[in-house]
Amino acid sequence: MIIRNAKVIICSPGRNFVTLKIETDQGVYGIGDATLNGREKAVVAYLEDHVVPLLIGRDASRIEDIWQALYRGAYWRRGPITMTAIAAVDTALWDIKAKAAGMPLYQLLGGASRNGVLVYGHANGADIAETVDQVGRYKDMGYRAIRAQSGIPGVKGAYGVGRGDMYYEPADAILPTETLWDTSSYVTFAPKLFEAIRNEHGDEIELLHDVHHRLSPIEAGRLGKSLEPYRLFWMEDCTSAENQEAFQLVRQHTVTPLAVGEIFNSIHDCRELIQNQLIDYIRATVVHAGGITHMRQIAGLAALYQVRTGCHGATDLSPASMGAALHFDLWVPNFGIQEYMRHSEETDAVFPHSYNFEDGYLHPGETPGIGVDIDEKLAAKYPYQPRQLPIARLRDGTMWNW
Ligand SMILES: O=C(O)C(=O)C[C@H](O)[C@H](O)CO
Ligand SMILES: [Mg+2]
Repeated sequence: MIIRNAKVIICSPGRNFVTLKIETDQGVYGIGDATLNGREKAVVAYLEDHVVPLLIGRDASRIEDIWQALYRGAYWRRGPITMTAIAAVDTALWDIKAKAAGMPLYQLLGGASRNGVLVYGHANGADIAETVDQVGRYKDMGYRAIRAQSGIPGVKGAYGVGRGDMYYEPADAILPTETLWDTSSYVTFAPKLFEAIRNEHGDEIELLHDVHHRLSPIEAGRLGKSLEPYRLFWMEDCTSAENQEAFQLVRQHTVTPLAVGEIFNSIHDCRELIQNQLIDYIRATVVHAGGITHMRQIAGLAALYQVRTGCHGATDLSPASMGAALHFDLWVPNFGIQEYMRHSEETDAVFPHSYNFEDGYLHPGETPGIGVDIDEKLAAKYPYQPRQLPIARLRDGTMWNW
């Protein structure tokens, strides 16, 4: 099966998505997500100028060889742009292989290890009362695991609090929106939020929380300790992870489980975290970490150290990403949980898909391939909108981690 054409489709049905479509001489095609929120056009250029010309004429069935050629052949290894581009090719090729075999992708990977994929949704509110209500709403929808984020008194634009009903879209302006960050206000507020949620909703529901890289290691240790009574499923990105050793300090001070990795793009970003058992969940995902091929390596390493997967799944990852992740999740032996932020109706219409939510679990469906398609005519009606992620500053104006 020879690759005859590969094209990059950019659309914005409510938000921007970049999709790679690879077509073969036998009429079978595959798609892969290539969206890198706020930096979309860099991946588009990488794909169109440097990757697509290398694909034409290659045997689409040689997924591993093509992965190695794109990784080693560039000489310049790793990084979000390169690895997102490789991921899009890899996902599209797995889609093709599974379609050609007449199987849903999870069957090709080794078959289902579970009946469904446990997912967590996002409950967020302007204050504690509203966030407690939103957790109730997600429970009513059938979710068994819920991430809770709340506005903090006196802190404008706290992370994770949306304006919409079901989802938040942080990339909201052509130039970055400025938000404020105040660590002292946050670390005293967060335990009160989780105390209120447990008081209202009891012990059974799984609760998650995202710190979004904002604390120092010792502050993160203290926060983890103060959240212990509320038994979080995980505390995510409690400190920035460029220095993997930093997590030793967090680990020494808390037994709150730790999740890291949505911005990782390679096994080398998490090797020490995993080998030293400094985290409990690895959040790398198909679209930003080199596709199914590389995610299998990451998960294999993690399995040796009892680290489980918890793939990123915000709305800036397209349904093509979600579909591929769900096949991976259904198969991967050391699965933990999958993030699931619902897409808008416009996005769902552009990307028809077979995955479905029931009783707190997602299933990728039985459609051959990744089970997600793109309606190109409809996509063309939603042109690209330049958008950037916000930035955060401390009260004195110092630039901080958003
Ligand atoms: O979903 C999460 O946990 C996030 O932290 C979402 C990120 O802010 C988002 O994907 C950035 O593009
Ligand atoms: Mg996160």
